[in-house]
Amino acid sequence: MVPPLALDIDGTLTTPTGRIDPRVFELLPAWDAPVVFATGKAFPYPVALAHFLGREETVIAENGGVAYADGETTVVGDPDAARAVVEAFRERGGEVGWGDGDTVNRWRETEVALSPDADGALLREVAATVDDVEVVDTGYAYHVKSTGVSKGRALGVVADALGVDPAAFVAVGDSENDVSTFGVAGESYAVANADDAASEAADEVVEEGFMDGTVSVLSELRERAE
Ligand SMILES: O=C(O)COP(=O)(O)O
Ligand SMILES: [Mg+2]
Repeated sequence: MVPPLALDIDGTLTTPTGRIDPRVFELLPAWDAPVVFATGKAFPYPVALAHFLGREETVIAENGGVAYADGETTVVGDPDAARAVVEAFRERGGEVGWGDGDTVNRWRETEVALSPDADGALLREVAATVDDVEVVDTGYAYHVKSTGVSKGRALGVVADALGVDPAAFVAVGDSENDVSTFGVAGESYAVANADDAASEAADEVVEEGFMDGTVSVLSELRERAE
């Protein structure tokens, strides 16, 4: 039997240019165990991915702020504190950086995400003045979020809802927002493009980057199950 998976999206299921790698559509629909998409992106993104893969919608969004499994949505974190930080950052001349419309934050319920081009030093300075708020840099965005919120904690909630031991999961990821997932899953892999935090936290850093790395992990897990 193949193990359940906790998969990060950006940097893990994507190409270096940020597209979903087409091999996701070959490998994941047939994966014969739960697959949890665990992302920093807002709730609709992983739901849409699961939906169009024909898989059950078992997802973790907003770095753990939102979790969904078995028809149940769990929302944790204090969006007001994050929004206050971003407001103060703006007052000091900072820019969120997504341009008009800002679909990145439109459906975000528990945190605020800023463009990787935003002034990270100023953002951290402002966030340091507010209790229980932290800035997480995934390489794809700066996330201003409650400190207690994490993908790992949400994986515990989702695993419970699925009736699966969290330690049965194999996790694959690429950045500091995956460190907590690696701590909860029984086995963890960082792809070659991972940042230092993810690489250090993972049981293993795979040789290949992005979806090439994830494909090699999935192939090994399948071979092991045969
Ligand atoms: O939204 C981000 O910043 C990164 O998303 P990810 O957690 O799927 O890599
Ligand atoms: Mg990622």
